Order: sequence, then C-alpha cells, then structure tokens
Amino acid sequence: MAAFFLSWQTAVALVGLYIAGWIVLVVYRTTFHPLAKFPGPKLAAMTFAYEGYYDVVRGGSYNEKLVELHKRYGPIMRINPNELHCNDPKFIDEVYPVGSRRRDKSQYFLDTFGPKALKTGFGSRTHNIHRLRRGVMNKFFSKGSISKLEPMIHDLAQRLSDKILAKTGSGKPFDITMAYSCYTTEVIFTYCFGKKSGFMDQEDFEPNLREPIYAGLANHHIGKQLPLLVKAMNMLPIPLMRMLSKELALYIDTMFIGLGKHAANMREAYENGTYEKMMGERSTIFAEVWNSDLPAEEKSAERVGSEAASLMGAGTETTAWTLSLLTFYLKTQPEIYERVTKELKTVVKDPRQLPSWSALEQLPYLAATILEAIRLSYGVSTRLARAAPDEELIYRGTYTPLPTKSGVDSEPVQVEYVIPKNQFVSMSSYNIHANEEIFPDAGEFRPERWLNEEGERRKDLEPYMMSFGKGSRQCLGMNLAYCELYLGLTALVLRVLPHLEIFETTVDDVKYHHDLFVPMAHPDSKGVRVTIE
Ligand code: HEM
Repeated sequence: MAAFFLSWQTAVALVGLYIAGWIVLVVYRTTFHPLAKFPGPKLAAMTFAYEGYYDVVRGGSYNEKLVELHKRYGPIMRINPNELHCNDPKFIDEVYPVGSRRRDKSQYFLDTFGPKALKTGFGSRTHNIHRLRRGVMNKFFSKGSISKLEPMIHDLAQRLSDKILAKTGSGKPFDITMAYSCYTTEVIFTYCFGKKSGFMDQEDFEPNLREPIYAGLANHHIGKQLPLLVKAMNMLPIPLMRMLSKELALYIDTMFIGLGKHAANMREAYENGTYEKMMGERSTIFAEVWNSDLPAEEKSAERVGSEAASLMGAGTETTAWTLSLLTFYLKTQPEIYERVTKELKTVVKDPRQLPSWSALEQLPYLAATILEAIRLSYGVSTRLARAAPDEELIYRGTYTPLPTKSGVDSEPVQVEYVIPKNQFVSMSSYNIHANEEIFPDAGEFRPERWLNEEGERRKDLEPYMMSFGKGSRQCLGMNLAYCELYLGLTALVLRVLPHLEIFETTVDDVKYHHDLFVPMAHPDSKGVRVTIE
C-alpha cells in the first residue's frame, strides 16, 4: 500500500511558509490596510482571534470589552482587522442612513448564518440586492397593512390570555416566554402562509420555535472565527449534518426543512392554479413575491423557504422576549403596573374588546413602558457593521482620554477621522442603550425617561432607540411588532397579570448578560417563570 510521508525538510518548509504568510498578513493589516491608522488594540488589528477570544472563549463578552476599550481609544476604534466600532450616538445616521445612500453588510458576519440566509433580505450583502428583495415585502409591513391584520392579532391576544388563564390553580410554574413565542409565531406564520402554525392550538405552549432558533444561533461566534468550517458543514448531505449535533438537527429540521415544505406546497399550488382556491381572498407575503417582477431565481420555493425561516427567526423571539421583560418589570415594580392599568382603564371598558392599536398608541405611559422594554431587550445586541461603497464617512467628535498614569485628569480632545469607502464600521444597541448621558441609570427599567414633565412622549430620545436597527436595513417587522406588543400587553395587563405571580425569577433572568447575536440572560437562568393563581 502506498504511503504518503512528508520529509522533515518539507514539513519545516511548510511551517516556515505558513509563518511567513502570517507575518506578511500582520504587516499588511497593521501598516498598509486602509484602517491601519485608526486607534485600537494592536492585537485586534492583527487578528480576528482577539474578537474570538472575547466572544468564543469568554462567552459573547466582546460588547462589554468594547465599552472599556472606548474609554482608552476614543469614540472610533478598530476592533478587528476589517472593522471599526463607534460609540457616539451622533454618528448613527451616517453609519445607517435611509434612502439611496448605499450601505453593504459584511460577509464575515453574514457567513455565520449559512448559505441559505444569504438568499434573504436580512442576509443580502449588497445594498442593491437588499433593495430588490425588501422592496417587494415592504408594503406588507406598512402601518396600513398591519392595521388590516389587526382583527387577527386582537383575536390571538385574547386566545393567549385564555390559554394562560387556563393554567389557573395548577400551581405549576412555567416559562412565560414559551407562551409569548407561540403568540408571536402564530401571527407571522399566518401572515406568511395563510394558515395556522398550530402552536396556539396545542395542549400547552411547547413545542415552539424558541429552541430551534436558539439552536441555530448557538454557534454564531464560532462561525465567525471558522468560516471555512461553516462552509464545509453546509456542503454535507442533510443526514450527515443532522448527525453532527442535536441542536443543528433541530434547527435544520424545523427552520429549513419544515418551513421549506410549507413554502414548496404554496409554490406548487401557485404554479398549478389552485393557490386562489387554497387561500381565498387572502393574500400572503409570498404570493406577492411570486406576483412581482423579481427575477425567476428570486421566486424559487427554496429562496422563499429561506425568507420564511428568516421572517420566523426575526419576528418571533424578539417580540416574545420584549413581552417577557414587560411581564417581569410590571409585576416587580407595582407602581408602574398600577399606572399602566389606570391609564388603560380610561379607554378599555371590556378587556375582551380591545381598542385599536392606534388608539392605544396615544396613551403616553403605555407607550413609554413599551419603549423602555424594547430598549432593554436590545433586539439584536451584536455589532451591526456597514460599509459605504460610494462615499467616505467623516467623523468629528470630542472625547476625554483616561487620566494620565500619574492620575492627572485629561482635557477633552477633538478628533476627526475619515473612514475610507468600503470599510466597515459598526455600532450596537447594547452600547448605545447603556449610554448614561442619554439614558441615565441605563440599567434600570424606567418608563418615565420617555416622557417630558407634562407627561407627554419625548420625541428627542427616540432617535437613539437602536433595538430595531437603523437606516435602510431597519427591522422590516417593526409595525407588526408594535401592534403585537400594544394589543398583547393590553390584554395581559387587564386579564392575566392580576392572576400572575413571578416564580423564583430575579432581574438576572431578564438582564443582558452576554451577546449571541441577540441578548442572552445569565447561562444558569431558567427563564421568566410564573404561576397563575
Ligand atoms: C420587538 C421586536 C423586534 C425587534 C427588536 C427587532 C429587531 C430587528 C433588528 C435590530 C433588525 C436589524 C438587523 C440588521 O441590521 O441586520 C431587524 C431586522 C429584521 N426584522 Fe426585526 N425585530 C423585531 C420584530 C420583528 C418582527 C415581528 C418581524 C416580522 C416579520 C421582523 C422581521 C425582520 C426582518 C425581516 C428583518 C431584516 C430586515 C432587512 O434586512 O431588510 N422583526 N429586526
């Protein structure tokens, strides 16, 4: 049998080449790279492993490390070989503009979601392909379209309350986020596929999409460090992928195979002319995609299946988690709960007949409470990088460097940076929402911060709300999320919370602990557990 041996000379030469390659790369990154002149830790400029150390080894803690590093390096610094990070809220609209100022996403970031995600609106790398995909779906998520969906959401908010109240007296604690996950999934599933997910009709609140979604995110940070591994894994046949890990199997089977089948069935009905019979008068997001003038490859059942997975992934746990925070803070801060209840009772006569979403939005304290929960639930907590292919971005700001080594306070200094075209700069909701100048006592749940002295909504703070992202890639489902939150919370406050008790849950179960693309509570947390008395 032929054997393949490397002579020791060849092995030494290969190791030498590898080291030489690294040296060249490090010299390039620290000397010639377009970001070489920006401040930041030298190791972060040399290698992605610096970010990897904090996010993989020290469990999603790079966000917190960046807070510390900004104090030393100023408002803009280099955080990995290809990315700057900015903590100055005044720069939000430059990094994430609206309209025709183009912004691209980073392949390094998107690759962690796998090749199917690259076919979705969220996963579109370039501005142009994003506009194409998103343009078709936009009208389904306008305020007007969501208002037409309101009767369904009203009905589901009531069913959610009935189902939770059916647990009265059982004495058995359960994780309330499971219930909210079923509610939010049912809404977006029906909107996509024109039929029920079944989650609200099952005996209890499990199964739901929560476990598969978090299973899919579990390797987000490792995927950033080992993109080739992600690519190799995605080339494996599905049965082999399933064997790699239980989590991966659950994610693939639920989010891609399961949802993909729904998309394929709809596509088949659409092609053979039975779609109208199946859907009746109702239109769905995907029918709109098929009726559009998008190129044929954009209309395939496979791409639409991936878009469905993206909509479910983006539109269920975010809103469900915000409702969980609301439940926890309202039940643990009775003065807030009483004020919300009192205000709601001015417009709700029968809690089974809720006012419209637009009427509820006029209630300032309710609006402030929802905004505060959205702020502290962060949406996507990770750094969202953008590159401007057509323009340099000019940053001007002031910061006060750390005191000198001998303890003398430093004077504020003015800085100006020109970020070259096509270079990535990121910001994060985690960082902006913790800014004490904008949100004093930022870690506290304080709805009043969104109101002025007359008790009216303060509009000046809202530009700093980053939970839905910003600019042309801002959350597609923002109106839907608000509608679900206003109607869901109203039904819960008036019908469920009077009977709900928080069970062995502390603020550590809802507070940001680390970043896994989305914010995560302490790893030992058992969720927001409640009983219904
Ligand atoms: C409280 C609830 C929600 C929060 C905090 C939230 C947050 C976010 C954030 C931060 C982004 C931007 C990600 C990026 O820049 O890459 C985003 C994008 C997105 N969200 Fe939401 N989301 C919520 C609810 C929803 C709902 C209900 C849907 C329903 C369809 C949805 C669908 C999407 C989609 C499709 C995108 C990608 C948009 C694009 O890239 O064009 N989200 N969301």
